[in-house]
Amino acid sequence: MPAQSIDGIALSQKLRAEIASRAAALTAKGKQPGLAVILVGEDPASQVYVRNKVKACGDVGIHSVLEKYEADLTEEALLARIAALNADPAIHGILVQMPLPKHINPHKVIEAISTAKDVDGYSVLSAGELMTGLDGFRPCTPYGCMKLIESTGVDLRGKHAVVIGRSNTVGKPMALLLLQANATVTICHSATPDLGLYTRQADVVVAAVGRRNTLTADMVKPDAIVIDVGMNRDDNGKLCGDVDFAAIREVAAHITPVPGGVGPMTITMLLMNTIESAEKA
Ligand SMILES: Nc1nc2c(c(=O)[nH]1)N[C@@H](CN(C=O)c1ccc(C(=O)N[C@@H](CCC(=O)O)C(=O)O)cc1)CN2
Repeated sequence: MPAQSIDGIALSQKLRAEIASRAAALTAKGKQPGLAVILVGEDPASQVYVRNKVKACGDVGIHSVLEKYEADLTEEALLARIAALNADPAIHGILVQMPLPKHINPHKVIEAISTAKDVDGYSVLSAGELMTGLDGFRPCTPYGCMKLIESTGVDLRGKHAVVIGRSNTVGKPMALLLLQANATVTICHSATPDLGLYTRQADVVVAAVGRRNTLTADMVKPDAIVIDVGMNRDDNGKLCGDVDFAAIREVAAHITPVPGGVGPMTITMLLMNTIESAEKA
């Protein structure tokens, strides 16, 4: 039987309905949640993502402020804007869309955001909170992947999870979240000599590489859960993930599609983090 496709759009709708009722409760108490979204430059994909974030805020009753700047904005000016937003009581979350133009140091920018408003969960302090199991904002993409896995009803305790990719924004936090859920975790990466050796043993595979067909059907254990974080283009320019969806579907128990899997959940978990921030303020 082909795998169940895990529907990120349907799960997002369900979670966004919960978020909307929490936002309404806060607004009724005179504390409407607020998110500042900063975009520097004209990257076409980033423009779509920020537009979708602002629209998603409107849909759930989160007040959003979109600040768009030319690509030649100085680092100093961006840091000054972040300082002002840190001090603004109507703003509970600050998001700087990545990537930034080359002349701006992303680490400096991320560290300038108050930890209490770091709804992207990208700062060193947020990473430390995740590492030590303290309350804090989880990076939106891995947080969304965990919700997608949770939606299958499979308990991760004692399961073997393999994460392919070791980025600070996806691979590493993903491994920590899986560990927190009591999975046995292996991280594979570009220097792993025989990827299939690890993935064939995995009950859960999370592919976050940025290269299509990284995971093929012969590399997947029957009944595994496969989460595809990749966003690539095939030879016809069509959006595709890191995994061979059609073939793996015949082997796995659950698999996320691209588009319609992890992507929409990234935005949903940003809304969730913003609500949590407003509730704590
Ligand atoms: N500050 C941040 N920058 C970036 C993040 C982030 O979480 N915070 N993540 C990515 C981009 N991103 C959100 O910002 C994002 C990417 C993709 C999707 C999405 O819904 N994708 C759709 C397909 C879209 C398409 O057709 O092109 C899907 O997978 O269904 C949402 C958000 C980098 N920057």
